Amino acid sequence: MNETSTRHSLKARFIALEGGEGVGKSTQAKRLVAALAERGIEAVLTREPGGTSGAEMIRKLLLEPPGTGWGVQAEALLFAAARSDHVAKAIKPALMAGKWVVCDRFVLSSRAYQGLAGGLGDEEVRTLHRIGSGGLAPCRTILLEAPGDDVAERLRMRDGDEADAIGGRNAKYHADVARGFAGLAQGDDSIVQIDASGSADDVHAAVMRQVEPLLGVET
Ligand SMILES: Nc1ncnc2c1ncn2[C@@H]1O[C@H](COP(=O)(O)OP(=O)(O)OP(=O)(O)O)[C@@H](O)[C@H]1O
Ligand SMILES: Cc1cn([C@H]2C[C@H](O)[C@@H](COP(=O)(O)O)O2)c(=O)[nH]c1=O
Repeated sequence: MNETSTRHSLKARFIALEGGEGVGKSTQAKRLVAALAERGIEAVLTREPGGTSGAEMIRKLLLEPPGTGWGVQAEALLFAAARSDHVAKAIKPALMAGKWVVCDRFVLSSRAYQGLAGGLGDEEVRTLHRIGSGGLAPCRTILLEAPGDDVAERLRMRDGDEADAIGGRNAKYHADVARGFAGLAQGDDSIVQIDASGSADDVHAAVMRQVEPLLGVET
């Protein structure tokens, strides 16, 4: 099964919110689900790593790793394992039931963090995704982008000095992640880039401009 053939053809839609740390993904994912509910569309809000009890356990292993932490291969395998469980037990069943799924991060995060910034390689990450999750692809990936300084201030307000094992990596790693996301968006028309430096209301309006064409349209 290739990635195109695994794009579901029912009215249900699978939308991923992506981007670097603190760019506003969770805020916008919640607002999107609420906006869909106002239009009478039931959407499941979920996140990665996580979304099932097993994947949430793997999330803890990844973000609070034991000892000296994981190498990039083990890290990528753990993300792929969490995603495999999440896709099989939560995302696919919801889509099959005709619900929309709004996911806070999906495979584009693995491609940017482990594949590009981590140096594992994009093809390797895509292969893990094919093995783990049949290459399931969102029908739209919304990539939120904002300057590092704006985001650092938001994160300081939200988390103070606290950061998890991946969020706490150095500035170069996170700059590579941001460059990685931007590069992956080029030439992939399922990914839309949105400037997330404005107010949450402005960003939500930009998200809805991308989602509205999907309402009621069958592919
Ligand atoms: N457009 C915005 N302008 C200013 N602050 C914002 C905006 N969007 C979100 N925030 C605030 O910035 C912080 C980070 O937002 P949020 O948690 O939605 O980001 P995230 O991308 O999901 O973060 P993470 O990568 O850590 O999961 C929160 O305190 C949130 O209230
Ligand atoms: C799905 C996914 C996530 N990550 C990283 C990105 C963040 O540092 C954490 C998740 O924390 P958040 O507060 O929920 O954003 O995990 C990654 O490196 N690779 C992935 O595939």
